Amino acid sequence: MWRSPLDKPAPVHSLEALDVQSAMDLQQHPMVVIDAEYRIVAANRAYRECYGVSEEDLVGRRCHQVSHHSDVPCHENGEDCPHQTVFRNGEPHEVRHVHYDPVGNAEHVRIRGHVLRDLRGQRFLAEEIIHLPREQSEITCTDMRMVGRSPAFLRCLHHIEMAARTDASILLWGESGVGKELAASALHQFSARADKPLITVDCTTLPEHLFESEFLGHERGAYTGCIGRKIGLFESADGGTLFLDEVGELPLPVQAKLLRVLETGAFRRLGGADLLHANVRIIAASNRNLREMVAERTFREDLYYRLAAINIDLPPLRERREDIPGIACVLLERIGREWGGQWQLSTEAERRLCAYNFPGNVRELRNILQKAVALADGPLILPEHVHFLQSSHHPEENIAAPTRPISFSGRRGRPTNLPELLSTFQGNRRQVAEHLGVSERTVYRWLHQS
Ligand SMILES: Nc1ncnc2c1ncn2[C@@H]1O[C@H](COP(=O)(O)OP(=O)(O)OP(=O)(O)O)[C@@H](O)[C@H]1O
Repeated sequence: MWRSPLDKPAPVHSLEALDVQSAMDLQQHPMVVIDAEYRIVAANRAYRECYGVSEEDLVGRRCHQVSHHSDVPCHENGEDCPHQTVFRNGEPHEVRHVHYDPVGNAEHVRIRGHVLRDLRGQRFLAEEIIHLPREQSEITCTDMRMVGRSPAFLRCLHHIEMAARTDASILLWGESGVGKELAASALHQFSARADKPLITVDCTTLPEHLFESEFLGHERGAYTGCIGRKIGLFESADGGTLFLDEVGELPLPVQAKLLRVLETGAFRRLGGADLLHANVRIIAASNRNLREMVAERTFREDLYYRLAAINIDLPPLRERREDIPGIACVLLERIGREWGGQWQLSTEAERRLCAYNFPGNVRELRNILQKAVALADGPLILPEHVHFLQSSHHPEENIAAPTRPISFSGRRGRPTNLPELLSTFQGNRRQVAEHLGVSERTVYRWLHQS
């Protein structure tokens, strides 16, 4: 295009001349810039409003004092903090934290931390803070909430959220009763497959002779006495998620068969000629250390790597004691709905619970609360209503149990007096499980290990 020599190009403005503060204020999420000493250098309007700090009072304040109401940096409280990552290796980092508003209300937030440099090249941490709506603040599965605010639990929730966004297979590891099944439902619900089925396979009840018919299904007349066609568990999960619970219990021959199906997604129903396909996302769970089992050759290495594209560890309750009151409260609400009533813990009863070690984790807490509710005369649960059933793996942290302690020193946590207990409960595994605060499956597994 022809230009007159008199036409001057428009001047190019440099970014330096821009008012950074007004650019930050355009952001609807709270944003804050922090130096290496945790001092706030700048923050946008949303941040100031959210945490109740005036413009004059902001610069130089410590970030942890403003958002955590804590005098020490979050990582000293055991939290995973972007400050550490950004200043150590300059990598962006995303975490989930609990922040407090000016009056002390807790809210779950997602923080994205990035490196920012000034003109001299000095490094700062720029944080974008996204407040999670209530329904995301505690992962909710139907009416089951995964409750907790401890750093260990928040880390675990963050991993669950991140992993749910992918289609990779996930291995959940954690002690019995720690919430693996709940985590599997959460993973499914947060995934793109949420509107498709979540099928649970209890691997303790999948012996070799049932694998084909149960897992892959069968055609009519596939074997003597077989009446109709049956869709197997794998096919039922097509488009959705297959949860392999207690996967470490699968016998080796079944592991080989399972691997073959998982590798290709292709299978034939028992007695069927057609090769079928199912598109299934796998979540597996185990309370046994599968790596050790691989080393001992009791678990196939190739299957392990097929299952464990992402590993998520669920922390035991004794490593997140600060979660006990919150979980107890939710469990009491649940018991109240089921039994028709309202109960709450007295301060002393809560203190007693918080000092206990919970070898049976959240399931044991639920059983203890059910018994306490049954014993309580009114809506208040007192310390004498709180009865512990197990002696712990860490007796030094345990409060003396009023009932006769059970030794869990046996193989893989198996109580040494299991045969005695079975005879007391006339072989009823469910009652033994309830008594011990473990799942019925766990008792089943112990019996098959003997
Ligand atoms: N964070 C939590 N908040 C509230 N309830 C929880 C939490 N974690 C677990 N629960 C409850 O504790 C009980 C046991 O959880 P779950 O069955 O998921 O444990 P698990 O690890 O799969 O146990 P197992 O290995 O014995 O099968 C369930 O009633 C579950 O709803």
